[in-house]
Amino acid sequence: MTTFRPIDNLDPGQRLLVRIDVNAAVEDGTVQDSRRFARHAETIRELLANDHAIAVLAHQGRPGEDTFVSLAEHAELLADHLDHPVAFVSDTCGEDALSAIDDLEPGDVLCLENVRMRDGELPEEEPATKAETDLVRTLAPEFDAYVGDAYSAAHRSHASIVGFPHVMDAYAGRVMEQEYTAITAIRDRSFDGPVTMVLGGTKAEDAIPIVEQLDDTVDRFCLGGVVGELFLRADGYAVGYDVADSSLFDHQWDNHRDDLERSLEAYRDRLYLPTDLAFEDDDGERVEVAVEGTTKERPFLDVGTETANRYADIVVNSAAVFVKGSLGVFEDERFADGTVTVLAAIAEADCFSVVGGGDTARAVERYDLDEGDFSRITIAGGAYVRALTGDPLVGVDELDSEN
Ligand SMILES: Nc1ncnc2c1ncn2[C@@H]1O[C@H](COP(=O)(O)OP(=O)(O)OP(=O)(O)O)[C@@H](O)[C@H]1O
Ligand SMILES: O=C(O)[C@H](O)COP(=O)(O)O
Repeated sequence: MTTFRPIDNLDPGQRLLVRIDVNAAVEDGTVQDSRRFARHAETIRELLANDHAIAVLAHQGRPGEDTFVSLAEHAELLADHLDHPVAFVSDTCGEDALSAIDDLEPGDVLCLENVRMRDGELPEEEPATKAETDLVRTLAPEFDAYVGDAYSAAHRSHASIVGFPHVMDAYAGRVMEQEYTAITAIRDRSFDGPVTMVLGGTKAEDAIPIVEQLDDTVDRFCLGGVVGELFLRADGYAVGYDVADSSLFDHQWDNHRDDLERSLEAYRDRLYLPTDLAFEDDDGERVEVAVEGTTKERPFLDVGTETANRYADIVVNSAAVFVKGSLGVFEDERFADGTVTVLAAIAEADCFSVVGGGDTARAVERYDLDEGDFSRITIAGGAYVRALTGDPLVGVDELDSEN
């Protein structure tokens, strides 16, 4: 059990470096708002009420990806949620950043540039090594304390997550505390009835360990999204192939084929695969087809109605339901049916429910579902999975005051 030092222990008026996670979807070049901004704004609001001067550190995307962009728009979104100005400097630890940090007064919030644009943040290394990076050596002396609020990035042994708390007075923000407490409670809980996991999204590397390591906890896995298609491919169906400019499937198949086939073989009785899928026809309409009738040339964007209804029946008859990843491309209304049908069934059901994944959690507000109808909407994706499967989170361990 981790013992955090809470932000209540901070004397007022400190200069704080606050690590948050507002890693966001970027659609048509625009950074999308999400629950992550709202939740971290709560931590920052509380810190502002105690007259601290705050520099915010965060990342967006990964080098080489389209979503690897500046945090300028994130600063604006954060300001909207805070209803308080958030200055932005397009530098992380160079002269411009240091000058802006120097100017910080109590009650100011400054957002530094995407920390992954800075050498030393990546790759994953030991905390002591990350503490030796220029990033940490330059910024740490500028602040009285570090506040770790980025639970959803706490599985990454990056400088901004583990390097600073290794050498600074470190506290856990409210999001860190709440997410840790909720997810630990989920993992340790037992249920009086069947437990179901709705497992979709794009990442086989997340899904496979869940199926294998939660086999004592989860009775039924309802698979969809890219993950569901890869399991269908492992089962011999003509789906789960890259088509046109897609690059979601083949490299994952090459890297995880053995694991997918092994999981399917070992857990077939608890794995529920789509029986129908939806695609976009030449007129831009949604069309559904049974998985037996598919061809490799077709990109699928959602599970079909038969599958969605079958999964909805399963969740309604569950004592607990965990969701990780969406069943389709819910960002496009034509392909949101699978995800929304199942989320709506969970919302109505009398069960303990957790919806996770930074992207997937956005479907709840986007389709006007009521957050209060779920036990917990977590803003974590990979960290949620790792915590559920019992893996330690390095960023949490570094904040443990007993370490
Ligand atoms: N068939 C599909 N083809 C392409 N993309 C899909 C498909 N099904 C689902 N997706 C995409 O999967 C995304 C959600 O899955 P992702 O793996 O990012 O999981 P997450 O758990 O929400 O987030 P994260 O782990 O990044 O916090 C959605 O944005 C959706 O568009
Ligand atoms: O969005 C997330 O899940 C976290 O910010 C981690 O992002 P990463 O997978 O790019 O490290």
